[in-house]
Amino acid sequence: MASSAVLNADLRKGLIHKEIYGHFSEHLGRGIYEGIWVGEDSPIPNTKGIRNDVLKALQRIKIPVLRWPGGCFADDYHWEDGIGPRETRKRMINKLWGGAIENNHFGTHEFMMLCELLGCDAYINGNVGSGTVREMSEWVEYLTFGGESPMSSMRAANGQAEPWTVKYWGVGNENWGCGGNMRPEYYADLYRQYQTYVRNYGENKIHRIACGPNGNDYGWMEVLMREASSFMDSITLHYYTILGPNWENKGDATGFNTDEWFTTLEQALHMDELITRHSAIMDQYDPDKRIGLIVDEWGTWYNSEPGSMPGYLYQQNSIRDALVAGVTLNIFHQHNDRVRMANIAQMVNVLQALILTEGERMLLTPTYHVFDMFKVHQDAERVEFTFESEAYRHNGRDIPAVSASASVDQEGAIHISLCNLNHADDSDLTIDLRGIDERSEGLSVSGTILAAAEIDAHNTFEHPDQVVPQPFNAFVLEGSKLKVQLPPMSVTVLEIKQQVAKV
Ligand SMILES: O=[N+]([O-])c1ccc(O[C@@H]2O[C@@H](CO)[C@H](O)[C@H]2O)cc1
Repeated sequence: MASSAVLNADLRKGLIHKEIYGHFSEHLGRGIYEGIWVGEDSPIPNTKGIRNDVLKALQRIKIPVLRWPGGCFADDYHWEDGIGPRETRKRMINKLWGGAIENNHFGTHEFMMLCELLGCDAYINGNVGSGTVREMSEWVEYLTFGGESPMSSMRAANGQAEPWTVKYWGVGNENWGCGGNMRPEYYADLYRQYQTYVRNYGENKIHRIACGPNGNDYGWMEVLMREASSFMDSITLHYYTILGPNWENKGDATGFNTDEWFTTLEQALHMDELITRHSAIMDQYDPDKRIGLIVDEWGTWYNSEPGSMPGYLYQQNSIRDALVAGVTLNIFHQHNDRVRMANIAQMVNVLQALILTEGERMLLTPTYHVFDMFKVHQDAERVEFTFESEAYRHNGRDIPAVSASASVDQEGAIHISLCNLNHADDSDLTIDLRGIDERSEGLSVSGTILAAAEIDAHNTFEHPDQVVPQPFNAFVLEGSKLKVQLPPMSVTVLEIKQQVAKV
């Protein structure tokens, strides 16, 4: 069976916030240390301590925003431990993640420098679970106050006279779990209190973010919206794609079977229901959709790689992860009226990473390539794309075979992102192109595809180019009908350019 779709290029559905392409990097395993920060004295080429290969790869995908320092680590972090001369900073144990030595060499100044080098906005997650109101208030002052004060003087003494711009501030992380095991009523009150002291200084206007629910905890969302919605700009949602209810055995990142392939994608598609239902609760308290939903932790979570430290959450990344990324980003696009930001967990060496490193070597994962291919959607306008996908049937269960979304960028180029989830079969799709600029003389279509022959195809340090994007040309344009043949297990982005006649 084939699928047919209609693209209405003149039916605009609002901005796809570029922040949906956001990232998250925690003091966890080799995410920051080794993965990003190697220090100025490292033999690995670096810019002021940040490794150049990783920096260059991240610059290419135009990261809009980066969340730091956690995660669970955020509610264990005391920012003053990470400022001042590095050699005098506290050495401690990262009790949350594998008992690693935390020397605090990557702190506030290093994070803000990383954001500057990446050209992205900073999203700092403050400590509610084990921190104080004063501590959070002083961190904001240290970062953003331009006048004379104890905090701004300390910042200047540490080498930064000018205040930084900090756009996003999280008031605690997972406070229903690692961030204090709180009840929603209690956290809602703490949120109201802490956010009062997250002040705007000068031109710096902070987007205040409340800790939202875990997965399908609709009760948490209800209470937070009821008790605190007028004090927040956004609220978070965390949802990881795992193989089943069992966190003890989450399946492996490679070497899995077709059942695991199917179940993983089925679980990834669940994001759509979560956003729909949480957004419906938000609508009751915020019908104008002033408050954003920020999915600031999402991605696959498998068993750690054999031989790696279990608490470091290091996992390989295959074409299956590329499909999870493509499907999830398409879902975020479809909900662009509510989803204001999303941050994949995590950027380097942790969970569904875009980049893996080993000593001086680096590789780009299939997930990285999806972010590279999809970056054309950043700050583009979503356009209506309606279709009914054929079913992908496996062991008596059904999911849609194809996931899709479309947008038009500021130059008028249309981009359609298409995922074929089926591990075995092609999917034929006919797209009826409507609403294209009437002055167009013709259309030019081009495409890029990420595909593989094996369900767990992945890149290794020895073979880093096993799964890389290729030009795609399995399509024909017949009048206004674009016929596309999507290979199994593939992520494709089509670009349609309209050649407007010169007057
Ligand atoms: O259900 N679990 O076992 C579980 C365990 C930890 C957990 O923490 C979240 O995931 C961690 C890794 O990204 C972040 O630090 C934290 O916010 C989220 C879920």
